[in-house]
Amino acid sequence: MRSLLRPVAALAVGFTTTTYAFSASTSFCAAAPHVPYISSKTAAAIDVSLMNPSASPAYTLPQLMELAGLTVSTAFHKTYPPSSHVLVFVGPGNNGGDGLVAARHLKLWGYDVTCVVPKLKDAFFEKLRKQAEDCGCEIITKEPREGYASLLTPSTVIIDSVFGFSATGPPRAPYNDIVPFLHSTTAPVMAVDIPSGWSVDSGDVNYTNYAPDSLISLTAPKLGSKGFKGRHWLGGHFVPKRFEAEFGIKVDGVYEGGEIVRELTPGGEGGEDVDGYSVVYVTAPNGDLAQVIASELVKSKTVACVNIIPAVKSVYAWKGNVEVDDEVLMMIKTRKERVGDVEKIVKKLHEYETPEVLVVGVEGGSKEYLKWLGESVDKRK
Ligand SMILES: NC(=O)C1=CN([C@@H]2O[C@H](COP(=O)(O)OP(=O)(O)OC[C@H]3O[C@@H](n4cnc5c(N)ncnc54)[C@H](O)[C@@H]3O)[C@@H](O)[C@H]2O)[C@@H](O)CC1
Ligand SMILES: [K+]
Repeated sequence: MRSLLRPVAALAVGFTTTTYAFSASTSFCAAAPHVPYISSKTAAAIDVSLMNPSASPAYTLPQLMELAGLTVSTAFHKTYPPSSHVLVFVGPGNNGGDGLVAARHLKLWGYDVTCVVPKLKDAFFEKLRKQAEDCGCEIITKEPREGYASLLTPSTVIIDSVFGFSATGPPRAPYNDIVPFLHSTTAPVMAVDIPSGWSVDSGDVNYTNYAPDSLISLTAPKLGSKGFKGRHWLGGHFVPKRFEAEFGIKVDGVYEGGEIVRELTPGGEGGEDVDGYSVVYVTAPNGDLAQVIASELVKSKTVACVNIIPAVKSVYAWKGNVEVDDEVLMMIKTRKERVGDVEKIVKKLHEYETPEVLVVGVEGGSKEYLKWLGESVDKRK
């Protein structure tokens, strides 16, 4: 049988992960850059530099907030369907301003939007509120008699734009009602820059157990979000590349193909990233042999699962002829780091001299499935 001599096909479609790997959801073409986390002090210094009137880019506050708010709404749109009701909690600083801008964009994209705006800093913020209202966002200025929970519908997703990188200490009124509500609600939350109530530098040190469903980090992820387990987006395409050298952040190569956000850790608990998983295709001459190989792979915890697809017909070129074989196809799911071990076991048990081993990267998957996949495969020793 000529397939005995079929050359090994070992093509890795994904790319090597770096210290901090991105989701491959946008592209498999470029190597994933490492994205460092920054302190609240660095975040504040970046803010000052972005708006320094005597040095480029010399953004004005309204310009920067528009960019940040559009970034927030883009991350939201990539995470939640337009059928969602969006409930935005607006804080007293620029984090709140980002929320108001995002509310306007989301309304324009067809979301049903309610903003809770207990306080406004100045005329500029008042203008942001009015723009959101004029677009059709509902504005609420104080807690309803029945509590904030009465604003929730089955489709509500909350945007937490209460506190950003400048907040310190326990929340003061009127946010001392809002922040505990955020910490206790079961509705999904997207946090802007940092979950409100977390330390910007150290995370959930107050044991609030507040775990938003998703996070959009602006310019660079903050140190406190290192342990964040939900979907984590980064947005800061508007930051000049020279800031990489000045502040140790990463901008170049992060935003590809017209995108203004990039997903960081799409995995579930443990921060597993999808770049860490592969699917391996192996053909076999019959189901019995495929089952022997599959059982060994699963039993040794080298892989999580093998689907054996019966009765595939393989048509391939061989020495100038078109060959046709009846085979079965194994679809093997494992950690990327175990692909070499998969190949060893396949070669040990296979009848073919050079069996097909074709590796493709995993582009995405449900949080729960990826978690199970990670738990079912031993890490490489
Ligand atoms: N890094 C950057 O360059 C950018 C930052 N942006 C946003 O700006 C945010 C930072 O904005 P701000 O510096 O205005 O800071 P915050 O949005 O964190 O808000 C600070 C405000 O909260 C009040 N506050 C602080 N602690 C409080 C407490 N415990 N209880 C009640 N009130 C409290 C302060 O008096 C101040 O009015 C970021 O998190 C991000 O969302 C973006 O708009 C644009 C880019
Ligand atoms: K926040």
